[in-house]
Amino acid sequence: MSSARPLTLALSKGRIFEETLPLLQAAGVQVTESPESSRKLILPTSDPGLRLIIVRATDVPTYVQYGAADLGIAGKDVLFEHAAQNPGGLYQPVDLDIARCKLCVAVREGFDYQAAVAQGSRLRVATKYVRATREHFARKGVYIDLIKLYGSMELAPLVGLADAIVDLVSTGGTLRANHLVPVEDIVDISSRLIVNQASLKTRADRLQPLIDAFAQASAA
Ligand SMILES: Nc1ncnc2c1ncn2[C@@H]1O[C@H](COP(=O)(O)OP(=O)(O)OP(=O)(O)O)[C@@H](O)[C@H]1O
Ligand SMILES: O=P(O)(O)OC[C@H]1O[C@H](OP(=O)(O)OP(=O)(O)O)[C@H](O)[C@@H]1O
Repeated sequence: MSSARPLTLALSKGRIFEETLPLLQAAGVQVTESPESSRKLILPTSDPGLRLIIVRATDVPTYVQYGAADLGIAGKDVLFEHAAQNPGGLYQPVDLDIARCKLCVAVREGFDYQAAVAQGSRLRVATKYVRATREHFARKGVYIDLIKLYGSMELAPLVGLADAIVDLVSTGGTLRANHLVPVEDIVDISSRLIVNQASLKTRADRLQPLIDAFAQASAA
């Protein structure tokens, strides 16, 4: 690849894009177009040596792992699930402390989760976080039937698909709106900068200052 190619940063639109803008700004980089209004998937920045690509949150590690992006920003939830299929592929130099939330177990109001666990009942758990869920319940010694979903997990206990869900919780508003309650915290989540290993070796002169700028901006 030509060294004239701009560095490529993979982001998902929505909260990660919005929360990354101030970090880029602190690093002296302006982004003038929004992926929501422009619908563009490749966005220029004020730095001709840096462009953004807009991909699904769960696809960010894949773009970085294969070198289609030199770096990216992804939640620990996404990185943990990605690593289950692709161990050891990504360098994670900076916890940016953005998009903070928790991975939690939640159940319908009135469902006695502690009693179900104490009785040794086999639980049906719906989630898109397969690895984190399996590891959590294995640690607790609780047998589960895991039902893989791709979104709207909150619905599953309401319509009898599952006894419990494992999902991200921030304000708790989504759980409350659906008459669910959190019963266990699994892990704190925030987003990390991830870097392609080969890019780090071959493009360190361009990449390292950007990594340092992200580290500085997130620590400020
Ligand atoms: N309510 C929330 N508050 C704070 N951070 C969150 C919240 N929900 C998710 N996140 C974090 O932001 C990341 C991106 O979430 P986002 O909702 O943009 O994508 P997604 O819908 O989970 O992913 P995909 O589009 O691939 O299905 C998540 O991986 C998680 O780390
Ligand atoms: O505790 P809260 O503040 O209500 O946040 C929790 C919600 O946030 C996330 O969904 P998001 O808003 O990203 O929607 P989506 O993942 O379904 O697109 C997550 O999947 C929860 O549904």
